[in-house]
Amino acid sequence: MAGTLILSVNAGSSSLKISVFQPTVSSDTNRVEEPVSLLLTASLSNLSSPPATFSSSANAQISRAKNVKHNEEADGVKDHESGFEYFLDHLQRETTLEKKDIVYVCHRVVHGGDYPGPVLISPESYHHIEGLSDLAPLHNGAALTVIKACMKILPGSHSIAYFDSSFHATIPPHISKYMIDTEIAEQKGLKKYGFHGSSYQFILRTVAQHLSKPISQTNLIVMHLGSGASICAIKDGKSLDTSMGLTPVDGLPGATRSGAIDPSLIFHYTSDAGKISHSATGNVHVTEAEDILNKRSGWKALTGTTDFGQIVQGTFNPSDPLYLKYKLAFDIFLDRILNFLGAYYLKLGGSGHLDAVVFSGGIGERSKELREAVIERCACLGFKLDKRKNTGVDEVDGSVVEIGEGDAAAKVMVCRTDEQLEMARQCALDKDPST
Ligand SMILES: Nc1ncnc2c1ncn2[C@@H]1O[C@H](COP(=O)(O)OP(=O)(O)O)[C@@H](O)[C@H]1O
Ligand SMILES: CC(=O)OP(=O)(O)O
Ligand SMILES: [Mg+2]
Repeated sequence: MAGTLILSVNAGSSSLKISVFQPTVSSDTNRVEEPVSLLLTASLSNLSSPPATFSSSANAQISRAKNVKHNEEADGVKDHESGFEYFLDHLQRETTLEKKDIVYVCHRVVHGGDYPGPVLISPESYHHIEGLSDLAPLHNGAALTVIKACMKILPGSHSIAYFDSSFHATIPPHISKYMIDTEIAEQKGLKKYGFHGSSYQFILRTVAQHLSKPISQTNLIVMHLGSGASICAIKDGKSLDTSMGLTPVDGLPGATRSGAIDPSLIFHYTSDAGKISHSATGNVHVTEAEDILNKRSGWKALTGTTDFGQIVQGTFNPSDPLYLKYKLAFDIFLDRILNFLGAYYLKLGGSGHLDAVVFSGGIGERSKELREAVIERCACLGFKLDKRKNTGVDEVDGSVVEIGEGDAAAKVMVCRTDEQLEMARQCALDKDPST
């Protein structure tokens, strides 16, 4: 695959992250180095609360100007599709890379139903993903707009979908099934799918390597905390349980998502719950209930902002006029995280059966305050934070930073997740990704 470029596109609920990689040359059998090397990485943030911002960082060899880093307001970007076009313009203007050299485009698609692994985009797989859009209303539709744009703007490339849900195919039936009518559940595919799978795959591989353990013997509790937040219990290198369910709205609250609620709450919230929502766009036909729980809830509904960084600042500043609201949002998020940490600690067998508790995602990687609050409450399980290490995470390079104290049985870590790299690695390792 030498001489070709791999583009990895991660359409998150609030962001679009895109990286360009070059496959490294190696005889497949004795590969020692990474299968891909990074040329450029870019991110469009705040897509759910414009103005969007664009940042990028490129290798000096491919930059046209001396300036390899960019950080700017992204004029005219209002959604994932326009964000993708903005990125391609940037690529053409600022780098020596050529669109015609992009051979593979890896797309993060959140809901893949029962697809156990990646699929090449074809009319059939495109329609399958489209059919699942209502089950991931903030994600699948957005990813499809980027896939469509790729087919138009990069007609010589192969688009491949990597599903968040695939990683969780190992969850056993007594955990993935709901206690509802079996026939209806089977017919409609009503079960726990789980998401953030490429992120968990990256973290599992990277942490196992850091611990010098085989993946198949690695046991972790991983928190992916971003605009969408979930937790995963990994036993012997496989997903055992995760907090998201049939859709990404279950489990922890998110920027605009309620997280788990009493299912009947929605019927008391609005009597129009079952009607098709007017705010749904494109091919996604969500009901008023789904719209409320996915787009009009979460910490935005409590505080007015989708930025958890702002909430953290306000929580520790009693003179902030919104102090009480920020603190409530912070405390609810902490409480729901503890619900899952406690449960997963038990499910994995407790002390001696767990290698590490890992923080990741935009919030988990950046908020020392949230990490401290979580680990403080886990003292009864033997976890202890090294406050100096926790505060200094940003100054340490690399994917994994240990922040625990002493020789507690399980380590505490931050892992800088990279869903784009995970997809590109798999693409480069695949003998023929175009089939
Ligand atoms: N310093 C910070 N402290 C706490 N949260 C932060 C900080 N910086 C960014 N965030 C949060 O991280 C979120 C983005 O996380 P990310 O995982 O990239 O999101 P996405 O779900 O779109 O993939 C932002 O919405 C913001 O709430
Ligand atoms: C599944 C999910 O919620 O993804 P994200 O956090 O990227 O929005
Ligand atoms: Mg994300």
